[in-house]
Parts: sequence; structure tokens; C-alpha cells
Amino acid sequence: MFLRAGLAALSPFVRSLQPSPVAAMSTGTFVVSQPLNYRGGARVEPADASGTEKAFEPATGRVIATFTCSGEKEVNLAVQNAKAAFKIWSQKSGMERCRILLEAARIIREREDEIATVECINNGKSIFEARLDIDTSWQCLEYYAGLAASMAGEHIQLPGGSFGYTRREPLGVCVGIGAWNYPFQIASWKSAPALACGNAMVFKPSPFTPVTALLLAEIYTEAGVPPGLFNVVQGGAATGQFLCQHHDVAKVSFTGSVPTGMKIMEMSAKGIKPVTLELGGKSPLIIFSDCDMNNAVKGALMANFLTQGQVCCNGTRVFVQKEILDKFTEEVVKQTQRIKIGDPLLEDTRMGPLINRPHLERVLGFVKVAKEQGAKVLCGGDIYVPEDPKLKDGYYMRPCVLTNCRDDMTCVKEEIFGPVMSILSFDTEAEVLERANDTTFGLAAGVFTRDIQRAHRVVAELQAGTCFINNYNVSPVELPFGGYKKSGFGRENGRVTIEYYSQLKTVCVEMGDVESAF
Ligand SMILES: NC(=O)C1=CN([C@@H]2O[C@H](COP(=O)(O)OP(=O)(O)OC[C@H]3O[C@@H](n4cnc5c(N)ncnc54)[C@H](O)[C@@H]3O)[C@@H](O)[C@H]2O)C=CC1
Ligand SMILES: C[N+](C)(C)CCCC(=O)O
Repeated sequence: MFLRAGLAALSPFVRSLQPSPVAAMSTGTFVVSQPLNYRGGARVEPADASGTEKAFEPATGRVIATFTCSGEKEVNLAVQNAKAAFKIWSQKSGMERCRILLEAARIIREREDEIATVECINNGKSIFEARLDIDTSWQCLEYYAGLAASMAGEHIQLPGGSFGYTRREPLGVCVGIGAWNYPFQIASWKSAPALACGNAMVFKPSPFTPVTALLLAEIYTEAGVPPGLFNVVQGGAATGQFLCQHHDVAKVSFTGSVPTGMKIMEMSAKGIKPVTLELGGKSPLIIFSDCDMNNAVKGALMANFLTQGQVCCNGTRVFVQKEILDKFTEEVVKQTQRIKIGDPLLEDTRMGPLINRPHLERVLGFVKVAKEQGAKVLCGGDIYVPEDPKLKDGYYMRPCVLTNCRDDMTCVKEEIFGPVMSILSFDTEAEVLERANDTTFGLAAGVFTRDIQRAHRVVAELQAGTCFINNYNVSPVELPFGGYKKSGFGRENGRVTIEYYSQLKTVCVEMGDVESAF
């Protein structure tokens, strides 16, 4: 039933090369035929341009959209629309905002198959995974809908009957800038808390994945947000800069690389704008010899191969205690070789193509350097050409497991952002903790052990914003997510994120006469 609803809703959006709506959903047929900017509650062509970009279907290498990057004028129009909508939205009660966000969550859930399909086509992740991403998206809206109604300040009694109170107020127009690995999820994780707090948003997706943010924009409108509350502008660095430098923008929330994060922070500093930075990582996953081996192996795969390894919080440095190194490695390799690579829209595919050709080359380059530096490739690390001829120009590679790794190797130090796991061995807890923390990143970390004391002792010492015990890369929206060190600051998800999208006003009330000092 969901699928039918999804297809019907998709039809005006997609120009299929074939008549059947089902065929419209197969790899190699999707074309974007509508504008990719969203402003004032509708899709629009941008008012001006700063260049054009092409978006691809990574599974086939086909262009699915050629679009105009928004220039300063379009960015300004989007911000002005958001400002107007903010006036209306910020006056609503928490309960009113709650109802609209719940309705948006309901629509996402209803259209899950359609959204996941478009995400899969534009990003390359498997349809199986794309659906999970859409789940964590509507769950995020539901979660913040629930918090919207209970947001409140404090009342503080002062001497002589005087008192003070605090009001939790929105910031204004917030900017969201996203990466390409979780396009719909990132747009949802940023907009849900922003809107719940009473803000408006202008969102810029990555130019590699411009498509699904528009579906979110349309859903918010359908759910009843004022026109202009959630807008989408398209483009790369230039468009992003116009957004960050805009004087009517109150906050920037960014997901992407460390170098871009630095630039965003610099630009925001000039306007004293608060920023949330969700940046890269090189996270450790520590496997102790007393672990449940089956779970540890599954955990290592979850930590490395979701979304073709293009995940910021991946546990790519897998430290394995010496006693179980051989057995663990053997099992990991066996299971990695079983991962079904291919057409991401097929139900049994578990690994699709990487995002684009240059990125694929970059990841393969890391494997080459790893070999030169003495690592041993136990499986994968090479190009994969699926049998289906329509996939021959896609960006596929086989997931790779490396051993004989040392801490000073490039593959162990730098974020690869591809399906490459580095296995390292260790002897003692103290030693592995020191090595795990010896990085400028601090996004996530994981530990597998049956020893409950050790598990908590180890995570207490790990310098990472998100730690997993006996699992990896699960993302319940109730839990805050974010980094330590160069992996950024601020949080997404969880109750605390309310504080990153609101400000506190203190009101001091005098009930007596003014005792003047003059
Ligand atoms: N911590 C987290 O939650 C996540 C972090 N990442 C990190 O993102 C990186 C991969 O994503 P990419 O899209 O390649 O990162 P990127 O930093 O190149 O781009 C991210 C976004 O910033 C925009 N941008 C680029 N230059 C800009 C500028 N000067 N001003 C304003 N905006 C600008 C891009 O157009 C894009 O929308 C990896 O390093 C990964 O670790 C990715 C996903 C999640
Ligand atoms: C959903 N999860 C936990 C696998 C990844 C979320 C962070 C990212 O966007 O890379």
C-alpha cells in the first residue's frame, strides 16, 4: 500500500522513460524534471545563478539532474521568505507546532518507499539501508514534536516578592548545510529540532545529492507549516558562503568535512553566529578477547560497511586483542566477501556504488598506499563490475579488509570514507586506550566485551562524543549524537539539541520600588 501511494505521489516529480510507474522506480530510468529550489512553499527556479551542477545516479553513472546553483539574490530571497514565516511560526504554541510536525512525520512514514527509492537512486546506498534512514528521519520529527509542547522556562523567586522567569525562545532563521551520505536524514535531523523550537530554516544539500530535501520541503508544506518555513537552495561552496555570511541568518548547522567546517566557523565568527559542526572521524572499535565473537564480527561490519563505508562515525580502526586476532579476522573476511554488491534498488543488495568516480578513485588510492606501506589486503579493495550491463559505468568497489596495519599508516590515520576496514592487534587495555585516543578526531568509538566493568571503564576513557558498547552505528534519535576534538561540537538528536536551536531570555520582575544607587 505504501508503495502504491509512493508511486502515485512520485509521478509528477519524475519523468520516466517508460510508461509503467513501477519501471519509473528501476535503476537507469529516473530523471528529475522539476525545479530543485524550494521557497515560499513551492518549487521555484532560482532567481539568479552561480554556476550549474550535475547530479548523478551512482549505480549507472547517468546524469539525473542538471541544475543551477543559487546565487546571492536567490539565497537572499530564501532567507527573506524564512524570516517572514518565522514571524508566524514562532508565535505558535508548542502544541500547535507539535501537531504539524507529527503530521509531517506521518506523511514521511506513509511515503517511506518513495523517499527511500529516490534516496537510493541519487546516493547509491541500498534500498534496504535507505529505508532505515527514512525511519530515523520520521522518528526524529516525532521525537521533537513531542518535546515542542513541553519546552518551557523557569520561575525563580526573588526577595520581597520579586521574581524572575526565563523564556526559551527560538533563534530565528537557521541554516542547514548537508553532506551527501545521508541526504534526507541530515535534512530531517537539522530541521526537526530547529522547527520544534520555533525557528525557520534554509537548507542547502550537497550538490551531489540535491533531490530528496525537496521531498521533505513538500511534506512540511503539506503538513501545514507556514509557506517559507523550510526552504531549499542548491549549490556548492559559493552558495554555502552566501548563506553563512547572510546578516539575517542566526545560526548555522553543518555536516561535512573538517576543512569546510573550519571555514564555516570562521564565517560564522564574523557574525557571532552559533554553529553546530558535525565533522569527520577515524573512530576506534575495540574488540576484547572475552567478547561474543558473533556479535563482534557483525559489529565490525556495521561499523565499516554501511552506505559503502561513507559514514562519518565509522569504526574504521578495528583493534582486536591478540588472542582472538586470527579467528576474528578470518570470520570478518568471510562475512565481508558475502556482502552482495550491485543494483542498490534490488531487495537483496547490501552494498551499492560509491558516490562518484573521483571519490571511488580516492578510496582505491588509499588501498594502494596502504599496500605500499605494508598492509595486507585480505579481500576487496578493487573495482567491481556488476554483470548487469546497465551498471557497467557505476562506481562500485569490493569492500576491503586490511591487516598488518600499524598506527602510523595513512589508512589508519586518515578518514577514507569508503568500505575499507583496518585491523590492528593489541595486548592490554591500557595500551589500546592510548592508541585509540591518539587521533585528532573524536566522533565515535566502540567496545565489544562481556566484562561489564571493563566496558564502562573503557568508554569513560575514550575521547569520543558517541560510544557504543556491544553494538555499532545504531542511531536511536533519543540519544545525542556529535563529536569531540576536531570532529566538531554541538549535538544532533536527543533532548540537549533543543539548547542548540534556542536561546534563553531572562525576565527580572520588580514587585517593590526601585532602590536607586543615585
Ligand atoms: N559528523 C557527521 O555527522 C558527518 C560528517 N560527515 C563528513 O563529511 C565529509 C563528506 O562530506 P562532503 O559533502 O564531501 O563534505 P564537504 O565538507 O565537502 O561538504 C559538505 C557541505 O558543505 C558545503 N560546502 C563546501 N564548501 C563550503 C563553504 N566554503 N562554505 C559553505 N558550505 C560549503 C558543500 O556544498 C556540502 O553541502 C566527510 O569528511 C565526513 O566525515 C559526513 C556525514 C556526517
Ligand atoms: C546513521 N548513522 C549513525 C549510521 C550515521 C549518522 C551520521 C552520518 O551522517 O554519517
